[in-house]
Amino acid sequence: MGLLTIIKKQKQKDKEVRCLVIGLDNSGKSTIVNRLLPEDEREDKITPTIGFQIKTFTIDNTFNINLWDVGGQNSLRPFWENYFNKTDVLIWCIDISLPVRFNESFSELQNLIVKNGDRIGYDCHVVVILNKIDLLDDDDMTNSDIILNIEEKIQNSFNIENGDNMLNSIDIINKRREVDFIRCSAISGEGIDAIKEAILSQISR
Ligand SMILES: Nc1nc2c(ncn2[C@@H]2O[C@H](COP(=O)(O)OP(=O)(O)OP(=O)(O)O)[C@@H](O)[C@H]2O)c(=O)[nH]1
Ligand SMILES: [Mg+2]
Repeated sequence: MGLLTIIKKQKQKDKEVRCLVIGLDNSGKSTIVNRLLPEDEREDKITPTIGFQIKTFTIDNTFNINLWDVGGQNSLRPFWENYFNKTDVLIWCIDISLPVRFNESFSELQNLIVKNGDRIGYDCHVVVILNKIDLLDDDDMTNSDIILNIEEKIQNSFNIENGDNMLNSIDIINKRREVDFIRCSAISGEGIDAIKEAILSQISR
């Protein structure tokens, strides 16, 4: 049994999953986290996150999901690094209704991939949330093109094999390429169950 398998098995036994929720400011991270909590634990008002907050919810009465929600304002981004340790799932949040900020989001994500290339997608699974889907018009083909473009662009950035981060197992390289995309509205609740499933599937991989 490989080391990774042993670590995964231990996590299943511990029933603890650590998720790091990051992405640009105002993309809706805290609103998503709030929506993932049981109704009686939700806050009525979400304000911009200064620093970070940790929230926990349970799936299937079995798994404790710890969500590390870190503020996305420019001045806070250098600190994202500090929260990576022991992260099982990286949840990257994008405001899909705001194309003017897509490039900023890509470049921040690229920075993370470069700095943590030997971890992200390796022992840390990636879920990309395309949030605020409620603000897009369903019938508009341009919107579905925008979404497909984003998904393709992000997926491609994970497929690039950087010489420094080259891994020698085909199995591991394949794992690097698995990125889940979830279209979500933290306001309407669409996609929230899909986020829970994606988190859960991480520990059974
Ligand atoms: N329409 C719509 N608005 C949303 C959605 N998710 C969040 N918002 C709004 O977007 C704004 C920012 O949400 P936050 O959850 O504070 O964003 P954040 O990413 O945590 O921001 P920082 O903590 O500053 O990094 C708030 O006004 C939310 O109500 C969504 O799915 N749809
Ligand atoms: Mg926040």
